[in-house]
Amino acid sequence: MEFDYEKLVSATEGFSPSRLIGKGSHGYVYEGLLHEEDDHKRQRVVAIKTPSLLSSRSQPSSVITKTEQMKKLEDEISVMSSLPYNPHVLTFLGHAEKRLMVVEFMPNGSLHQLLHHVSSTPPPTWLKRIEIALKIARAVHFLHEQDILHRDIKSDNILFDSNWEPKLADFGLAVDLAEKKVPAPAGTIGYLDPCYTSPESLSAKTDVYSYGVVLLEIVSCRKAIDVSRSPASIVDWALPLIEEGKIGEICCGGGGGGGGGGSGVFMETNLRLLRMAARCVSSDVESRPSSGEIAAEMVACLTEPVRSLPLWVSFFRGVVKLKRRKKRLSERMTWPGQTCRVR
Ligand SMILES: Nc1ncnc2c1ncn2[C@@H]1O[C@H](COP(=O)(O)OP(=O)(O)OP(=O)(O)O)[C@@H](O)[C@H]1O
Repeated sequence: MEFDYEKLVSATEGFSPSRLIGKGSHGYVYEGLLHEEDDHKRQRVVAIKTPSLLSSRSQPSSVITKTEQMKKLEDEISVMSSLPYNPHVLTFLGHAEKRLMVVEFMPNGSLHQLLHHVSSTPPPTWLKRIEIALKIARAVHFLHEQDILHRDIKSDNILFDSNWEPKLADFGLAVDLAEKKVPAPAGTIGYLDPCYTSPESLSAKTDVYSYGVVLLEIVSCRKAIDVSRSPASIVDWALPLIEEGKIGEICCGGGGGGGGGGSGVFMETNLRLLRMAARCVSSDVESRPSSGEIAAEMVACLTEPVRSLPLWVSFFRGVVKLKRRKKRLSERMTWPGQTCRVR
């Protein structure tokens, strides 16, 4: 959808600092209030991305930087607008003259903030973490099916919507393989595949590496790079521990999730998650799994804790399910003025 440029400017109160959400390497993101097309009384909160040079508080930039910033946003708009809707990918809403990009507003911050205690929210439970890992794996698989490589998968770029649904965001470095352009290697240190050393070495497995780092982050709550520890890299730290089977030393507790990471019903699951992460970050690029394989394994990981529950818990779940079925059936068999009891 094409938006009127001036409308977007006024939606951010002229790029007011009070509307600024955050600054990226090639632009600023603002919270905007837009009137609905069909009902002007209703307003919708959106996120509006601008090259930093367009905003009132921008630093003076060189001509090359300005051009580069505009080009990056244009490329991001081009990739995002070509994507069909996917529930695990940030929704693109439109643009104004390819200079402003409008996307859905994500009010609950990033996975990075959630895992590394930047926000006041407690760390997610184990089930929630596996769910996040599955949804992001599905997002990556979806992109790869569309011949799009993200190139900047990291916990900072996984944002939560108002229902705490995680979505993959920031397509500033994304590449459309159909365009047959091979850009210079780029990404974020700590997540960047060490085998991605030349434009030609870019492949879907480059994203798989970054996803593996995020998976390690999800399981351990450790940052991708933590200079206060040795080794600083999460990959260098975790790989030997996974090889030695010391999963308890990697997993960090999942508040309210039913047991710590290295023990209880989640032990088997976490071992699977870590083995998958180790395959993703393997230095043997060919042996890394595809994004489809990762998504399938995450589904298996999500059902694993339920399968390994003790017998009495399964019996109890069965009784609860039966009661729910009975209730649904009795509701279906009840019409106004007529009651039918199901025993
Ligand atoms: N749709 C959104 N809703 C809410 N906040 C957002 C949205 N998109 C981005 N942000 C926030 O705005 C800030 C800047 O985001 P942006 O994607 O431009 O850059 P980045 O990911 O921080 O950095 P870089 O582009 O250098 O990787 C980040 O803090 C991000 O969490």
